[in-house]
Amino acid sequence: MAGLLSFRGEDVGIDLGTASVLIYMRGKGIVLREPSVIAMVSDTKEVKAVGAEAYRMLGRTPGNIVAARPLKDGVIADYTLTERMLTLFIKKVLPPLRFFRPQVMVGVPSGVTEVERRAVVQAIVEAGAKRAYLIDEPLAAAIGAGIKIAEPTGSMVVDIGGGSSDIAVISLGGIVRSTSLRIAGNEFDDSIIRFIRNKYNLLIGERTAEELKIKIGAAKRLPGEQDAVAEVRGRDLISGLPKSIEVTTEDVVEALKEPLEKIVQGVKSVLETTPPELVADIIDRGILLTGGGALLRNLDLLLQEATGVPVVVAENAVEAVALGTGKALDMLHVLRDALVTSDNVLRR
Ligand SMILES: Nc1ncnc2c1ncn2[C@@H]1O[C@H](COP(=O)(O)OP(=O)(O)OP(=O)(O)O)[C@@H](O)[C@H]1O
Repeated sequence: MAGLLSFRGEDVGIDLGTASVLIYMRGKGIVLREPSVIAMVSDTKEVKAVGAEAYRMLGRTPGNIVAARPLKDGVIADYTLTERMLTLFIKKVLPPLRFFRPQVMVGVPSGVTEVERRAVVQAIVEAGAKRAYLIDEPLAAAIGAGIKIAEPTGSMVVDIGGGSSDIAVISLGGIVRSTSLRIAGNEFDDSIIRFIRNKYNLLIGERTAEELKIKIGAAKRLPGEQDAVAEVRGRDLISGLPKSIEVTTEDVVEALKEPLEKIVQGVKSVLETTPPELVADIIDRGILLTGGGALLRNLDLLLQEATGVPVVVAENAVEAVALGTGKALDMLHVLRDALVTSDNVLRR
C-alpha cells in the first residue's frame, strides 16, 4: 500500500505495505523505509520495537514477546497493531508538535473490499491524519514510475509486493481493467520453504527463504547461465537436529514455478479483457513491472515470453508506489474519480 501527508506545507507520502513501510516527503525523497513489523510484550501490550529492530526479532522472541506483521496479503490483518506501528513511524519523521494534522494518501491493492478500505482509512486517521485518501496501488505505481496517466493511452502495470500482486491497465487517469492476486513475495518465500522441506527434508525459516530468493533466486534460468549456490541452515525433519545444505538457483526456479504461473495467468486474463485499442498501446509501450517482487531475476523475461509483450522493470521499482502517492496529492483534479476519501468512507 502507499500514501502522502501534508505538514506545514511539506508533502509526505506513505507506502503502507505488507513487507515494508515507505514514507516520502516532497523535497526530501524517501525519509523512512522500514519493515512492517511490530514487537510487543504479550500481556501488557507494551511496544518493544518497530521496523528493522522488530524484524530482527521475528521468529526469535522469548515467550512473553511477540513480533508480528500487522498487514497480511496487502491489507490490514490487525487493525490496532497497524495503527500503533504507523503512529510510531510517523513520529520518527514528523516533529512532535503538530499544529496542523497532515493529509495522507494511501495506496491499496486494487482488490481490497470496502471493509478493508475502511480499516486502512481508520488506521491512518487514528494515526493523526486530517484526511486520508486511498489510491489503487497500480495507479500510484504508474504515477511514481513517471507514466503520464491522464493521457488517453493504455499502460499496463504489474506491481508485485510482499502480499499482493496488482495487475492493471490504466488510461485517462483511471483503472480500465485490473485484478489483484494475493500471491506475491511472501508466497514466493512460502513456496521455497515447502520445496526445501519436500526435497531435502529440511525446515527453514521465512527469513532464510527470502534471502535465498533474493541472493540466488530467479524466475527462469537462461541457457548457458551458471547456477548460483547458497548454503542454508535449518532443522532436519528426520533427525530433528540442525543441518546445513547447499541449494541452487535451479531449486529456487523450480520452487517458484507455481506462484509465478498464477501471476502470468493473471496478466493474461487482464490482457484478454482489455479493449483492443488499449492492447495496441500496451504492445507499443510494454508492461511496466514495479514492487520489490519485480526485482526477481529474469521475471521480466518470463512475462515477456508468456505474453509476447515487451516487459520493462521500473527504474525505481521499490519506491514507485510511495513516490506515486506523493505526486498524487498534486493531481487531485485528475484523480478525483479514482480516489476514496476518509470524508466519504467514515460518513457511511
Ligand atoms: N532482489 C529481490 N528479488 C526478489 N524479491 C525481492 C527482491 N527485493 C525485494 N524482494 C521482495 O519484494 C517484496 C516486498 O516488496 P514491496 O516492498 O514492494 O512490498 P509491499 O509494498 O510491502 O507489499 P504489498 O504491496 O503487497 O503490500 C518482498 O517479498 C521481498 O522479498
